[in-house]
Parts: sequence; C-alpha cells; structure tokens
Amino acid sequence: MTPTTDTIAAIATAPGAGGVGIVRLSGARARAIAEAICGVALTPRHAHYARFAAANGDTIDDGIALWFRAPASYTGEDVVELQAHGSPVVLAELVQRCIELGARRARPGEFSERAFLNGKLDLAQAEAVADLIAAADAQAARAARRALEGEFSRRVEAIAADVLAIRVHVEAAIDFADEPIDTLGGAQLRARFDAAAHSLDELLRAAERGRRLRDGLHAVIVGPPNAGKSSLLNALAGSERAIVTDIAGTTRDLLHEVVRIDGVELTLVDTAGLREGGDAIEREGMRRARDELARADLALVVLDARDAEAGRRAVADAIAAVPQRLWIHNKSDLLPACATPPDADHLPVSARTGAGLDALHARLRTLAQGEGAGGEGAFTARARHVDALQRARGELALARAQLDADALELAAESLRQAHEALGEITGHVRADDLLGHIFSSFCIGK
Ligand SMILES: Nc1nc2c(ncn2[C@@H]2O[C@H](COP(=O)(O)OP(=O)(O)OP(=O)(O)O)[C@@H](O)[C@H]2O)c(=O)[nH]1
Ligand SMILES: [K+]
Ligand SMILES: [Mg+2]
Repeated sequence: MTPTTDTIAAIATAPGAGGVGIVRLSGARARAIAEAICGVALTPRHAHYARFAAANGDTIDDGIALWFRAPASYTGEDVVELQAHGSPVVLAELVQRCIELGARRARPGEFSERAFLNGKLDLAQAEAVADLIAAADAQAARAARRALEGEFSRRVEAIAADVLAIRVHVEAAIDFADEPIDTLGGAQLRARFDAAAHSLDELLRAAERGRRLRDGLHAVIVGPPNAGKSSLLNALAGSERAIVTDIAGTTRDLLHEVVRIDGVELTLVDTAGLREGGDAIEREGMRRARDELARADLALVVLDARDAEAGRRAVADAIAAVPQRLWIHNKSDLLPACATPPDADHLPVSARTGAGLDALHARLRTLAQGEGAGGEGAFTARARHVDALQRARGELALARAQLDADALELAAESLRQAHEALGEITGHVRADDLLGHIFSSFCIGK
C-alpha cells in the first residue's frame, strides 16, 4: 500500500448557502496549512475560534478550526475542519487558500478512500457511508448505519474464516493423499461445509434484501399487446404517464417510473407488448423489452383476463429467467365474475375501475421488502456484494462436490476462490479499478 502523503481539501457540507459550511483538509500538511490560515497553533480536538486569513492578510471569514491528530480521525491522517459561515463564496475562497498553501482539491470520495486505505473502514463500510448520505428515508438510513457499523462485514468475515478453516483442513488432507478422506475427519469436514453453505445462503438472502433497500426493486411490466400494461403503469403511478389506446402496439419505447411503497423504491418499466411480427419499430420495442427483462427482479405479467392462457404463452420465453413474477389478470371488469381464484401470485385487477389495486399494492410491498424479511437487522448491500456472495456460494458447492469425488486439490482451489470472492466484499482482496469505480460515485468532501 502506498502511503498517501499529499494533502487534500474540499468543502464537506452540501452545496448552497447554509448556517455553517465546513472545509475539510486531510494529509500530512493539513495542520500546517490550517495554522497558516488561522494564525494560531492548533491543539488536537480543541475548538479554536479563529480569523481565516487570505494571502494578503484580508479576512476571508471567522469561524472554528478543529484538528484531529492522526490516526484518530476519519481518514486516519491529520484532519482539520474549518467551520465558516455557510456561504459558497467564502467556502470556495477557503479551499482556494488551502490550495495556495499546498493542498490539492479532493476527488469525490477521496476522504473515505483514505479511510479505507488506512484501515479505518473496510470497503463495505465505506460504501455504507455513501449509502447513508444518499438514504431516501429513515428505514434506508438505519440499514446503511448497520452496514456502516460493520454488521454485514462481520458476517462476511465469519464465513470467510470458516471457509479458510475448511481449506486448511483440505490442504492438510492433501499431504496424506494415500489415506481416504473419511479417515481424515471427512464427516466432520462435510458438516463444516454444510454449516458454511447454510450461513452463506442466509447472508445471501439478507444481502439481496439489502440491495433492494438501496437500489429498489426493478419491476418490468410485460405482456401481450393491449392487455393493459400502460394502463396499469398509470394506475400504479397515479398519473397518465403512458399513452393508452385501443391500438395493439401502442407502446414501443421503455418508460420508467419510480414509485415508493412504504419506504421501498420500486422502478416500474412499461414495455412494448410481446407478439409475433409487428413493424420494425414495434420489433425494436420488443427487443428492448426483452433486454429490460434481463435486468428485472420482478416481472409484472399483465394478461387480458378473458384470454389469460394465450397471454401466458406469448410471454413464457421472455420471462423464463426473471427471478420473480406476478400475474395480473387485467380487465376483470369485463368478466361476469372473477374467473381466476385470487392467490398470492395471480391477482385479478381492473386498471380501468381500480378493482384489485389494493391487493396488488400489498403484494408489491411484500415483494419489494423481501419476502418474510422483517425489517429488523436489515443492512444495505450492493449488487457487487450479492454477486460476490453468489460466486462464493458457487465455489463452495463445487468444492463440496470435488471433496466427495476425492479431488482434494481441486476442492482446495475452489475454496481459495470462494475465500477470495468474500474478500472482495470487505476489500481484503481488491482490484484497484474496483476502488476507483466505488469511490468516484461518492460526493466530494466525503
Ligand atoms: N375494460 C377495461 N379496459 C382496459 C383495462 N385496462 C386497459 N384497458 C383498455 O385496453 C386497451 C389497451 O390498453 P393499454 O394500456 O394501451 O394496453 P397495453 O398493454 O399497454 O398495449 P400495448 O402498449 O399496445 O402493448 C385500452 O383501450 C384500454 O383503455 C381494464 O382494466 N378494463
Ligand atoms: K394499446
Ligand atoms: Mg402500452
């Protein structure tokens, strides 16, 4: 790890005017730069009232200077906060003065990146900082706090430790290759495998819920032409977002609409009706619909209740790979009585009269929050975490099969891969382009 010696500066408070604005400095020269601006010697963790001076001695502002001595700071380096009046002009001048005195402008997320590089936060925690800042409601904020406090990381590390222990056991067995594995504690080893796989499954479910808390649920509305997909989008969005006509093939482009259900974000996507044929524009629309389904957490399949079976056949291929689906039997107002028995995954609805929409809302709420989740103990997670956990789970299953086939060296290698995948989450194993990617999405000053 290369030590970061240059000193960075940025406005740490939100853009715009406010009561107080903070310029933050971090690095070896942070204290010297701040002392030059304030004209006083700083004591760690002491609030100094000071006059912030420009190069020509003019006063930029007056305010408070706070020095956090390394390593007891957010970044682990010397950090100084200059608290001034929350004027964008004043704060820009203060940063400029820091630059003149040898600091450079911080990149987005660079303070948190340094906190990570100096071991103050692991990667999942650093990501939770950004999630906390961006949290749209109290539930998401609580979940981000839990990730920030290390709840997620601790569970990842506990499993990584188990996987490592299993690997050590397997590696040891390789050295006694003449002995069958069962004489080398094979039964115990299998029990450990199963326990690790079980923990990993549980964590994967929790992480998937955490990802939804952060990213929301991506629900794609799909179905044959004229089933009422656009009408349903409008009904759920509560406004006439999409064009509705009785002409089959009305919708061509994708239409995204974000709705919130009890704090969970749901992105609804209206798509072109799926059918054979159609003109070039409609075919392009159908291609986009299929692409969008590849990213979907949930397919909201809209069928004309009067001919649900034909609709089902029309979409079967397209939705095959979507993890969850909900069948909406629309136009229930045109049926004499409800022909489809309402169960959790088949809902009679009328986008026109609004019948059945309450039940649909309730079902969407459950799905968006993660089935059987119970908000307790939830933490935010990201798609990259879920991906890494899935890879670890895959390698672990592979290793288990290799063990059963007495292919110990292969099993050891799969276990190594599983361990590495887990390490990517907390950043113990990392690629530098991943770091750049993660921290560049932060705001400046954090
Ligand atoms: N009676 C009745 N008509 C409906 C209902 N929902 C939609 N319709 C009508 O069905 C026709 C098609 O509705 P759209 O919402 O455009 O259907 P779509 O699935 O988006 O159609 P495409 O975009 O062409 O694939 C329109 O005339 C709607 O008014 C409903 O619940 N009951
Ligand atoms: K239509
Ligand atoms: Mg439509």
